[in-house]
Amino acid sequence: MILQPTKRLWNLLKKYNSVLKQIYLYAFFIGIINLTLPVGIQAIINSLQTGELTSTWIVLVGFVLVGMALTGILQIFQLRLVENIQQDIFARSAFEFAFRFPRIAFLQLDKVHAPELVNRFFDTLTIQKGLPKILIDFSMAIFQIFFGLILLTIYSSYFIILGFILAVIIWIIYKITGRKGLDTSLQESKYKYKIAHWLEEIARTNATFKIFNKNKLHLDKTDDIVSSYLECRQSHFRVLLQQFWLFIGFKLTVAASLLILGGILVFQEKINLGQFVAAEIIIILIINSVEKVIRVIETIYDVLTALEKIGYVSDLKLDENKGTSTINNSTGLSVKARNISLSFPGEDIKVLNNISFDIAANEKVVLYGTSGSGKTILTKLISGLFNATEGELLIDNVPISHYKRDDYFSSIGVGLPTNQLFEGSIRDNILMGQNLPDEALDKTLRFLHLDEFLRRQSYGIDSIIDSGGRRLPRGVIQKIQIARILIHKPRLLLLEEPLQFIEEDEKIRIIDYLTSKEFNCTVLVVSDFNYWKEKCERIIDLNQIGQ
Ligand SMILES: Nc1ncnc2c1ncn2[C@@H]1O[C@H](COP(=O)(O)OP(=O)(O)OP(=O)(O)O)[C@@H](O)[C@H]1O
Repeated sequence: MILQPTKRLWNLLKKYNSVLKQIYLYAFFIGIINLTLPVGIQAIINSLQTGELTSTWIVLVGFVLVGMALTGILQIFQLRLVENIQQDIFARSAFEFAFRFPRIAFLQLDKVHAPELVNRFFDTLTIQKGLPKILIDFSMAIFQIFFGLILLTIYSSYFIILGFILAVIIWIIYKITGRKGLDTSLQESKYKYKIAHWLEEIARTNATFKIFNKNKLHLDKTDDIVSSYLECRQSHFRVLLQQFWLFIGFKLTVAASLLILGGILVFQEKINLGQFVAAEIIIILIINSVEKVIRVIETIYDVLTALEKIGYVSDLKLDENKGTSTINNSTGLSVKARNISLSFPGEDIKVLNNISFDIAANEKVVLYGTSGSGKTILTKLISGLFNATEGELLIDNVPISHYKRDDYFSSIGVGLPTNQLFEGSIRDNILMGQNLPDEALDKTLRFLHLDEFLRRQSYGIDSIIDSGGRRLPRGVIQKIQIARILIHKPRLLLLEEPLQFIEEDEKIRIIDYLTSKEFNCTVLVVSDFNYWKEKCERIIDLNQIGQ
């Protein structure tokens, strides 16, 4: 379900309902207590007009100062409460991203670059920074205007009509420009992310842009995106400017009407000089509050836009984890494909067309096919990353969708051709949080001859590697990924060119083990290395089983 940005803001604020009530209660009292200033000063002027410095005068001065101190204290309370909300929003957002990314349904990310989506996390800070302005400044300003007008009506009922007219003018300004401001802000933000993504692409492939620097493609494309960004920013600024003009007009109307009305009332002797000065102070308070409201509007747009951007990630569907069947973990899993076809969302072409085959439990099979025949897609399909559009995939004679996803994932081992190492210790990269006795880990490390490599590292298995294992030999990267898979004792192993960069004699030793009867696991491997074909029991040729 796609939510409106304002609805998103509402949903966010709802989570902090009780804290918000306190913040508004404080704003309410601040609004009232602030009136001690005009009322106190009115009384001070009246007392001074008697021509003597009496004790009443001292009490009145005290009254005004206590009022000021109280509003200050209440504002500090408000700041504390908003700070709690800000901290909470940051933590929630971080966990929401960390929780969702591994669970987002694979095809939801088919046409987007997942790391780029993470840039949206930084909009959490926009929300964080915007909240004090929206919750404190905005609410206080509104209460101030409200109570100011009420107090003015005590001086004269004409001020009620004035207050009403002003409220209508604000509503009209909001109606005319509100939506437009949000739309232009969203457009501006779209290009903001586009430029960040493009800069990340340049950084990722920096060696390419260093060598092919002559035609300045990186600058030309940056120029295109920045120009679009500036255009959108300009349109957004035009809306803000339009609102600003309207509000300046509004402010002048407020000032003129209130001042003129106040003056007339003094001349008609309906209010005295003290009341007039008090009314003027209230008018200044109201005008300042209107100014604050104007300034908060840009922040409101920023926060709504940020919520919309983050909302895109929270709207992405997660994997369903509803199955009830349990996996038999005592032996390898059998795989049966029955007339499987697959086309990607929004595309007519079938990348897999009517595929059927059987792989028995513990069988070791090579998946063969020409480039583009669908080997990777089929491997991903069997690994449960997404579902076939037609046909049925049975794992141990049970449709794959009947298994709880998490159970299924913990029973398989998948070696994708993409590098799946993350920044962290080698231990974390292998164990992925699993608690395993050191002996079991050592055995796997020795088998893969990773122990020799680790002995040369300053911190052994606790050495930290870069994202993607950037500074590691490619053979070591592959060994770490294989270690990760083997340690988790899979019952179905799906591999794509898993040993490409490992030296031949080691490769042969690993293949001997993975294809042996002793390895209690079904194996499906995509590889051009002939030894796999020699050792596996069967070859499934995708060009022959599909249509
Ligand atoms: N995410 C995707 N969205 C749309 N089409 C895709 C997607 N991934 C792959 N394809 C298409 O599916 C077809 C099969 O791709 P796949 O990567 O499985 O081929 P392959 O047999 O593994 O090729 P190679 O051996 O060259 O890696 C190709 O035509 C490819 O363009």
